[in-house]
Amino acid sequence: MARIGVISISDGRDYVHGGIAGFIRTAEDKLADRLGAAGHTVIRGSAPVSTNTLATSVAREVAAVGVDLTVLHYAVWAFPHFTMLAAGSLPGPLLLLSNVDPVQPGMVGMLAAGGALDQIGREHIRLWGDPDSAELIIQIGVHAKAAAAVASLRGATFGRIGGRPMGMNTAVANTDQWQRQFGIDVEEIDQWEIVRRAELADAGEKVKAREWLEQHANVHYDGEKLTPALLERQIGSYMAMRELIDEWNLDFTGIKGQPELTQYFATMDIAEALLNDPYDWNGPKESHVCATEADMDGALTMQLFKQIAHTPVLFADVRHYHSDRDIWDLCNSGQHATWFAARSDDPAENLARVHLYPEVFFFPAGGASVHHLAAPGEMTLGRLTRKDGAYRMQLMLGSFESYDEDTNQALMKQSTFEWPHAFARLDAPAEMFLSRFGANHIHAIPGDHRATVRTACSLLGVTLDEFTRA
Ligand SMILES: C[C@H](O)[C@@H](O)[C@@H](O)C(=O)CO
Repeated sequence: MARIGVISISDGRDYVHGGIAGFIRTAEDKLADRLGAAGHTVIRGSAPVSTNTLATSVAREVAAVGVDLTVLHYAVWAFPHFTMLAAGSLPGPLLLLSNVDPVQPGMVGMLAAGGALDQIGREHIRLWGDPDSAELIIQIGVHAKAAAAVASLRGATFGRIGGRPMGMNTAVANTDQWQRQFGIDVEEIDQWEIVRRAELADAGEKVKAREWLEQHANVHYDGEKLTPALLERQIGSYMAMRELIDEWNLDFTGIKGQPELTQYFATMDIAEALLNDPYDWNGPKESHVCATEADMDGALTMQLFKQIAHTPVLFADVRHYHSDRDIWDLCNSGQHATWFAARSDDPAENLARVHLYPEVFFFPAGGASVHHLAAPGEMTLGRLTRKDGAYRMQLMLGSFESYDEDTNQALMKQSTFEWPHAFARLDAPAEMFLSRFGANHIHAIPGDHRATVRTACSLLGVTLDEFTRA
């Protein structure tokens, strides 16, 4: 949940303010209470703003505590220049909220303040209604969560391990554009660091991890492309990534993988799956977004989605369209977090559905591919893509499906069985999707988060390109 500042704006005539201060206080108490009950941390202004000096000082106090979103609250007619002064000391996003109450002209106060902000080009959003309305509190929460997600990107570092894979232009973004639009720095690290560190990684930990995988997942050794030694090399790659993340303070990462590592070392499938998972053999941990093929826009989408949903994020190729069923096979070498198999907090429950198969012919270096089928449920799917240099969020609702065992197996066998799969029904006709979607990779989080994603995009200056059958 988010940190929300609440500052009530009042009338500048002292005799009027004196007469309505109690009314403002009661309305603000109710708002703060309902936001707190919804799980947000509420930082209230130390006083209602009834003078120009209070406008600045109260706003500075709230900003100094650190909030994701500030609600400027209009329960009464409020002098608009107080809003302008307060806004000048509030660097973050603003939400203007008025009551709709015939007794006191709060709505008029909001319209006058909003108009003044419009005149100077200060972005803000406006909501109105009674804090007893659950819908209103949800809407404020959507804006606050989006603001928190956007704020978390600013100042973050993306670790790019290796460069453009296999000529994939959609995996490469402009670092100046990232810095300007999202406030993200890109640290370039050579893949050699994975090789070097994987070999040096603690041998005892590698054995412990291998035995954990052997105990909880289904490991299909073949003595050639998948051996205990190769699995340990993949585990060592995960340990190398963890070291790099710690040493370089990386918030999210991408690994090129193909072709160098997949031909001459091992695939990064285990590393990428475990990084994205909320656990490893040592217990629970934070899920770390790591995109295969060093896909920068993929990783950026995933990082934004993670900060909105607070779950692992799916990364997948849009691999096949089963036109007879109108479902898509979202499938990618090893990348899917094993969490998606059952979406359980208990790793054993997810891993019981995971099969580690010897890598397929694309990847001569071998290692395990991380096969499973994503559990069913409603999903938000999308990706930040660029059209003529400008970012757009291609966004849609969908659901993952699964069928009886024979059908699942038969469908997965039509593409690359050994890789992880998700059968997705998209709220988009196939013709629309194939003619418009701007990449080979797509990303997904459980639930319908489109409202928050839309708001985050508006804060980021990213246009929306929504797909729907409606
Ligand atoms: C077959 C290739 O090696 C795969 O990596 C390819 O299917 C992709 O994942 C492209 O995103």
